[in-house]
Amino acid sequence: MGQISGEEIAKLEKMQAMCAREEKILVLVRLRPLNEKEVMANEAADWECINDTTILYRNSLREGSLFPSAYTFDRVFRGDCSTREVYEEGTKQIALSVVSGINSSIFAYGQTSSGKTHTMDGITEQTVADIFDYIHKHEERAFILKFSAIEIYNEAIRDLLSSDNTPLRLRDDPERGTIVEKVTEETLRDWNHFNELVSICEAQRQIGETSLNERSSRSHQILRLTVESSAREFLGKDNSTTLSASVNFVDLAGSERASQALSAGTRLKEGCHINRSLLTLGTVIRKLSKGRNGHINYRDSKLTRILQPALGGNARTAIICTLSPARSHVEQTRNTLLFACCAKEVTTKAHVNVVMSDKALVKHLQKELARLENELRSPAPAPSHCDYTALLRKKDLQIEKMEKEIRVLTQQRDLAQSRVEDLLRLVGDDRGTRKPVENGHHLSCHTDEKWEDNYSELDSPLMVDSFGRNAMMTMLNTTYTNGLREEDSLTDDPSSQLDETAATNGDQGLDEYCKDVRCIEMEESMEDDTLGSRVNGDAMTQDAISPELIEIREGSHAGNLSNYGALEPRLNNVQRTIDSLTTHPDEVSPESTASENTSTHMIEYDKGYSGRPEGVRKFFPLNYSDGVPRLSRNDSQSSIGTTSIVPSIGANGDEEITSVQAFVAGMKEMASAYEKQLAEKGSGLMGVKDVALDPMHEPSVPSAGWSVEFERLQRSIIELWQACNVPLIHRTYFFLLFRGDPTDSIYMEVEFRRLTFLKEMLADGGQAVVDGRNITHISSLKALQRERQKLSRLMRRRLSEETREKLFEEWRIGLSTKRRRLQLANQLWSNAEDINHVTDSASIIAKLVRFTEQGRALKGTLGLSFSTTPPGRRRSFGWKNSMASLL
Ligand SMILES: Nc1ncnc2c1ncn2[C@@H]1O[C@H](COP(=O)(O)OP(=O)(O)OP(=O)(O)O)[C@@H](O)[C@H]1O
Repeated sequence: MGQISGEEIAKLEKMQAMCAREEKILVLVRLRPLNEKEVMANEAADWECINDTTILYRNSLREGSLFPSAYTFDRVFRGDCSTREVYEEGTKQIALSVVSGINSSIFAYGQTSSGKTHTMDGITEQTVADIFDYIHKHEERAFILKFSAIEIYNEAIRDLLSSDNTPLRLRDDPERGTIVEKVTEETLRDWNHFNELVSICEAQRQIGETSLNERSSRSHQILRLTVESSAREFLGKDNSTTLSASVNFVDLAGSERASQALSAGTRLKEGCHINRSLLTLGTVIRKLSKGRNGHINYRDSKLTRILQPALGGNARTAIICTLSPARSHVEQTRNTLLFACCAKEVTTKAHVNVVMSDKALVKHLQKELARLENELRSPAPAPSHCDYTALLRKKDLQIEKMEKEIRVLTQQRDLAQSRVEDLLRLVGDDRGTRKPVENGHHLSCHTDEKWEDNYSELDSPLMVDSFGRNAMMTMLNTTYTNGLREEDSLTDDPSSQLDETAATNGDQGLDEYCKDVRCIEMEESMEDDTLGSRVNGDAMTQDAISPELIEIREGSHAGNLSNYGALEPRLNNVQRTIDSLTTHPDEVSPESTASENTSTHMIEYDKGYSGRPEGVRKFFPLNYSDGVPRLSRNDSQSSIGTTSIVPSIGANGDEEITSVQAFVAGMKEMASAYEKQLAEKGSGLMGVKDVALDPMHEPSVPSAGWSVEFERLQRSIIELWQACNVPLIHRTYFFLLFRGDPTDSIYMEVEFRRLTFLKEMLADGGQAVVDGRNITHISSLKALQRERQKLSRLMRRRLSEETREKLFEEWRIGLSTKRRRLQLANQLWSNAEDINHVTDSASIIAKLVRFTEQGRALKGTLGLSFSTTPPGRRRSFGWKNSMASLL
């Protein structure tokens, strides 16, 4: 049992005087040793505490440098450190603040079996022992200790000190904040009494067996000790005051993904709720780590409601993140560290909680009243001449500052205006200076000579980008020259003019223009939440369009945006024009017909469009009439589950190639389902498996870290495609469409999770049901082989002999060998580790299926951008219905 030294008591008493001091949450990391199971499985320990504050991932070479390998915290504890050390060197100071009237909270966060309960049991015991010791040494004060214990299990609160299982309710008290109604509060008599109560809690807590922990705590447990103390000499007197504060000991349930630790049924249901609470906890911590701006969603879970003061309020807080060193848990360990990193940035503002007796309070108020009355009777003296001078100087400075700001803003506005004007002029000029297409190839600004002749449509991201941007410019231009039909405002071959524009201005110039346009779009999208519910108008009139453009031209984005509803069908037409024009007349493919059909189809859906998920901008919305995106029978083939598992090419050749439109619609469908599920979150409808996977990841981070995260995700996805035998066309579309734009983050994550789940399902001879079909590893492999055969047939039809031979040479296929096309098809996407190989494979398949930049353009215009969705709402990807059927 720990003894408190005189010095520590002095420190604690000093803290008593501390008033509302801001401090960061203390973040500790505890690495446990490999457990028996892990040792038996010959697991490597990949994490090491290299000093008192840094933990290092020792295996970073294996994964390249995509992840940070060293993480620094207030304190890290090696596997051989005892809980006593964690307490003494970590949490003690914070936990014992409670005796000085300061609230405190100690959390344990980590995946199942990482040592949360092991740690919290010890910390709780030692804190309470030290509190008893403190009381013993401070006889001049009278103490009352009250103990309560609850668990949150499947989002229901249970009293652990009562045999009654009726869930407890939360109530908002104007003075005390959120309180648990009718919770049992035992007044502690002594140490033995405390031990007795803890044993009752242990016996009552929900324990279950998971694959990783035989005695896994399936609930969040909060033990609360309230310490009240008053100076004995004032007891019962008018001026007596009481210090009152609580310390929370929070043993969270495992933060792992449900599929990793649980199997089915009860455990799975638990997983959903556990993770839902943790999801909110993660979101709250992440938001708080970025400052206190905006709404913090404490109320989204019972856990965060109860712990609100500990998370950025009136409390001192320490979080112990527990880790397993085993290689097999590396992903979860990283997630825990990510949580810890965010938690490091969160500040709380604890103050001493003084409770006055009623009499003392009345006296205090009377005094205050007298002071105020006094002030009123004799107002402060008028400012002297000297004060006026100082005041004037201050105002002058303010005016000067504001004038400066006005100058800067005016400059910015002029710049934006001239850019938009340039942009409009450029597009206008280009209409007159277009060049014909040569040999069906566009003049592109890509640099890879190898592909110059044959693959100009798709191989260079630069090219794809410039098209996308130009498409946007075209739309803008079309809108501006509203007297013309879109077809009139474009030429026979917009791609050549667009590419020329890119070449003339350089990519950077375009970047600048597009940034402006995108910025305008984003702001409008954010400001106009009711966009989706607008009625779609007919062809726009001059009056309807001009004000919008005048706003854009003037750099003003805050105006009336009601014209966007009417813009949608017009943009729809523009897209059709782009689609038809980007396909060379000689190259009219079955897909291009399909593409037109799809476009028409989408216009039909447009009519039924009844709204959009909040903050989502889209030009071609799908039907959300019942909240679930519906696609036609044909389109449903493109739904992600089907597209990725079922071969994309039918027996008759290329007729059944999944069109890029269908693919995009599928992505959209899935993201919409995800949005819907988020919307339902509040009503508790979380019929999903991994509800809170990695709650600390933020898919929407368009920050500097995104490019690194994108590369990591892309790499993982490519590996998963390989592991799950995902059709090559699906891989190709995805690879070419999602190139690292911040708005891609949600799709990258959805794809990653979908595949991770699928991989788990298919492992060890398992099967997955996707859109009603049973998929096994073998069946997907066979389908993949059939797809390769079809691709090899397409090579004969769609590539000239010269091109084929060039490819055989490049892919080292002997020109005299047999079945060369099949050899090449078999090589495509066969090496997930070589990004050049992946890029080349995607280029060839794109050529075969005639994927052109239209796909890229579609991505933007079909509303695949979820970029304006608030980050906090982006979590917890829920499987679409077909995936739920796997559970
Ligand atoms: N630092 C440690 N040193 C030795 N053993 C440990 C350590 N941490 C945990 N263990 C042991 O590992 C096992 C699992 O630990 P514990 O139950 O505390 O994990 P947990 O994180 O609470 O898991 P769950 O979330 O499933 O409840 C226990 O047998 C515990 O004694």
